Amino acid sequence: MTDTEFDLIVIGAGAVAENVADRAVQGGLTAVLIESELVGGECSYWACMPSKALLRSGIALRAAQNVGGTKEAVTGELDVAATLARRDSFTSNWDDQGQVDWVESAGIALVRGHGRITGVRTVSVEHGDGSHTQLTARHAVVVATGSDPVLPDIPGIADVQPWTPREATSAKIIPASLAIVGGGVVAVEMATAYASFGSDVTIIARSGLLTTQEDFAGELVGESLRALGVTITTGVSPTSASRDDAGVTLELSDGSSVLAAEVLVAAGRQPRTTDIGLDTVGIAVGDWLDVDDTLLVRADTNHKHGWLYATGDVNHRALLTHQGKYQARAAGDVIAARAQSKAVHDGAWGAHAATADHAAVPQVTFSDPEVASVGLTSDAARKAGYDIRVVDYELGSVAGASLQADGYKGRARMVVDEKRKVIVGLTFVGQDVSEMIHAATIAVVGEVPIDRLWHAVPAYPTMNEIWLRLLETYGRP
Ligand SMILES: Cc1cc2nc3c(=O)[nH]c(=O)nc-3n(C[C@H](O)[C@H](O)[C@H](O)COP(=O)(O)OP(=O)(O)OC[C@H]3O[C@@H](n4cnc5c(N)ncnc54)[C@H](O)[C@@H]3O)c2cc1C
Ligand SMILES: NC(=O)c1ccc[n+]([C@@H]2O[C@H](COP(=O)([O-])OP(=O)(O)OC[C@H]3O[C@@H](n4cnc5c(N)ncnc54)[C@H](O)[C@@H]3O)[C@@H](O)[C@H]2O)c1
Repeated sequence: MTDTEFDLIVIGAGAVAENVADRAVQGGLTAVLIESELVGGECSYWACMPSKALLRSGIALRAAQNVGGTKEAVTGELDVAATLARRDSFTSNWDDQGQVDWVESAGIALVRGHGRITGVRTVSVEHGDGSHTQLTARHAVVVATGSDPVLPDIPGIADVQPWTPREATSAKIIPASLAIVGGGVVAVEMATAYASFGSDVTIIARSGLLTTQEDFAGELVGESLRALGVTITTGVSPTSASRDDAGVTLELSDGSSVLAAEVLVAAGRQPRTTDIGLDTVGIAVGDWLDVDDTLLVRADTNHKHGWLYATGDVNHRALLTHQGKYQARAAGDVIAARAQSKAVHDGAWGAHAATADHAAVPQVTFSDPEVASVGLTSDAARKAGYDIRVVDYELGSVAGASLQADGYKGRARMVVDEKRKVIVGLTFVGQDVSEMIHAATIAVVGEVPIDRLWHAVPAYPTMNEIWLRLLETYGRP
């Protein structure tokens, strides 16, 4: 690479960074990505894709076992080696050449190494051999460095070399037993996958499972994890960790202990902002980067013309690939618009504003049953001051669901803002609900009035008839 001056410099080349650069280039700018590990980032190699590949085979097998006529034909066990091989194909065996080729084809430059801001619109890249490349941005720098796992303050935990989500998603050998610290999305998904592989799994969740979702999500997922053989301990925390030949022992706050071959820590994330030179521009090191709706870093108040943006996990708005990529589209476009003095549409729901981050984030937990939600839970809506009505319905009572699986078990909750008569939140729990959430996202983003939703007729007999049942339960206004 000979150029050292670009319109846009993006630090990081994860899924989110790639999208920012792509939009800016499509908008007529030049852009460079800086990457210290694999182009494609966490999602491609150690998060979304490998974790979903690990889960899919077991979920498909159990789905087949839940249909009369098919279950008689499916009599074998899960092929763990084939499942791991399929996972490896999704990560291209942790080789990023395919993504590098895409970056090149999109007209984006790539510099490998560790990027650090050195001043306003300047970035230094440290290469593996200790040499440096100095880059200058004519218009903007985007921090898209993602997040790292948190290691909780448990005496001895670092010494036992616990698994992080990276080891859990890239493992080549399935441990006979696995203790999981945490009760969030990673804990639940990895417990589902490893229990399917025959590992003896124990979850240690101090405050329960999936506590940021509606209560019934954690309850239904917990029930089915127990049926898969998972032990779930709630209300207790590990007080110490040690390893010997037998494996890792976690002492728990209730005086009991858990012995497992490996321990996975799934206790949330922290921002990758400790070593990216933020101090050189007067911004606190090690914090999440708070941004406005055009993804401009708010702490960068020293400079009249904003140049520093943050997208994806590092801004802590929603730690999800699709939401980070949504921010990336807004950021790439607004950077191009500002650079070319074109109109900026940064009002609510404008093309350059990531408004959905506040009110309409969809998320799927790929457990078995799945949890798919969008917008606010009933608790969050009440806390936000909405006057709400909550409508629940058993998904298993819908004809389409009873055809999907014998004895289908699931639930839906619709949260209606009574003032505006629009849905502000929807949660589905059940087999295959992940493919149903987008209709709810459209209803929430579009603020579709309840009386108009009556005219959106779900096909019979599909699981989407849950919409009709929820509306009937709510009553026609
Ligand atoms: C186990 C697991 C499963 C998940 N599953 C899902 C899922 O199913 N769906 C979903 O939507 N989300 C999922 N997530 C969340 C998702 O992985 C993240 O939200 C997403 O990866 C964030 O993307 P990002 O581009 O912001 O960061 P990252 O993907 O972390 O990319 C940041 C990139 O920046 C690079 N970098 C960092 N610092 C520097 C530096 N100083 N110089 C150069 N390069 C640097 C890193 O090497 C990395 O490649 C999952 C997370 C985990 C842990
Ligand atoms: N399917 C998906 O979309 C998907 C899948 C996996 C991860 N993710 C994303 O990745 C992020 C990280 O996932 P995660 O599961 O690590 O975090 P999380 O925030 O979902 O859950 C963290 C869990 O760890 C527990 N915990 C925190 N500190 C602890 C401590 N000191 N001791 C014991 N327990 C502790 C919390 O109570 C909570 O149960 C999530 O925010 C999620 O958005 C998404």
